[in-house]
Amino acid sequence: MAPSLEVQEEETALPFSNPTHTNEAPPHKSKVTVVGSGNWGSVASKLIASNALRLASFYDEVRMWVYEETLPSGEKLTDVINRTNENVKYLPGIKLGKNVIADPDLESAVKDSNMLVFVTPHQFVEGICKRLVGKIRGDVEAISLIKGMEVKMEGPCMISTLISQHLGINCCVLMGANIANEIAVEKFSEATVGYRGNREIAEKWVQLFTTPYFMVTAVQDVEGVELCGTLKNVVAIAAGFVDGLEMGNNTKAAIMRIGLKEMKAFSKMLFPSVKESTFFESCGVADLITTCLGGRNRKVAEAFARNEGKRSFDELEAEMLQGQKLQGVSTARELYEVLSHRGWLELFPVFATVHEIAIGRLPPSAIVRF
Ligand SMILES: NC(=O)c1ccc[n+]([C@@H]2O[C@H](COP(=O)([O-])OP(=O)(O)OC[C@H]3O[C@@H](n4cnc5c(N)ncnc54)[C@H](O)[C@@H]3O)[C@@H](O)[C@H]2O)c1
Ligand SMILES: O=P(O)(O)OC[C@H](O)CO
Repeated sequence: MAPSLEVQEEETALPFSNPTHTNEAPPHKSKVTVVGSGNWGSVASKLIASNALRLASFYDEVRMWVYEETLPSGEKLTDVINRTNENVKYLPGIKLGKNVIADPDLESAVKDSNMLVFVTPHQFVEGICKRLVGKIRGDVEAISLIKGMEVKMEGPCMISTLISQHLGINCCVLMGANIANEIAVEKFSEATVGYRGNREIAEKWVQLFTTPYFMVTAVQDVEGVELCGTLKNVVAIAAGFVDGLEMGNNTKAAIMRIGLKEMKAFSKMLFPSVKESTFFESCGVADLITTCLGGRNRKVAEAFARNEGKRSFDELEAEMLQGQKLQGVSTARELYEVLSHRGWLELFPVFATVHEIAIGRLPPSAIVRF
């Protein structure tokens, strides 16, 4: 029998039309606020700020909400960002664009905006949403760049759903092979917007983010895109263990392959609507590769394995990332909760083992005990 190719549910996503070629006056301008100002939040603000200046359909000014902190110099981070145009703590050495205005007051930062970009570590989103209830415009559209999920009594809840439910707004997602420090220095990369039905909204998000060095496409599969971004962080922890134990490239490739299969199986078991083709977009296999080669989750997991689990992830995170946050360890815990609750633990050996190693129940070498 001749070999057959797997049938795809839809064609590969295509970029929308190039926004630089539109000269028509827009019906009204959109105002953007970035909720978050960490490593990726700052780079996202830079991307958006360059397009807000260039495109007539957006106000020039981009607000960036900053979780305020005092620097060792005694100055407030927000004041330093507004004076130097640099996030000296989370993205030193990079100018954000003069039209980025840092604001430590969440309510004032979102007040006039109708496009909200959520980009904080996932553990803080629910608290932020609670503070935003009744404080945003009625016509707001949102997008989440956050890779993670929450586990509720009812089951797992994706971050875009959490935002939609708390604030009663539509929420797209943007995920991809996007190590922030590389995009900050304008090295080429791709990203995927996941949207739910309204293609016009997706097009607007694609316009807002696309630059010559950041190519964004859109697919109608919010859950697939978001689960790819969320689950790859757990596989990256496994890849870090392999690196820390110096197991070599073949072992790491095996962990990535099995991890990708678990990502796909889990996504489809949770949301049967998730599309096969999504795993071949930037948010899927490309993000898995870049994270397992150069991400923070991989790096800290490598150190954890080198120390034979004697130093905790919390301790290593604080020492190695200086305020930046890992998502993979808490996602592994959340995932483990879902897997145990549903009786799926044995179906997902990489996911389950990552959590058991992270909490010290198993040694790092258990990552290859199948
Ligand atoms: N950094 C990357 O390369 C990258 C790339 C793509 C996606 N992401 C995702 O983007 C999301 C945000 O990551 P990041 O890199 O911008 O952040 P980060 O890891 O740099 O996290 C630090 C941020 O958290 C803030 N913070 C600390 N305590 C807080 C609190 N109690 N409440 C609210 N905020 C608090 C800090 O002020 C800082 O802005 C994550 O889900 C991450 O997975 C990151
Ligand atoms: O540095 P990590 O491990 O949080 O990964 C960063 C991005 O998600 C890569 O796309």
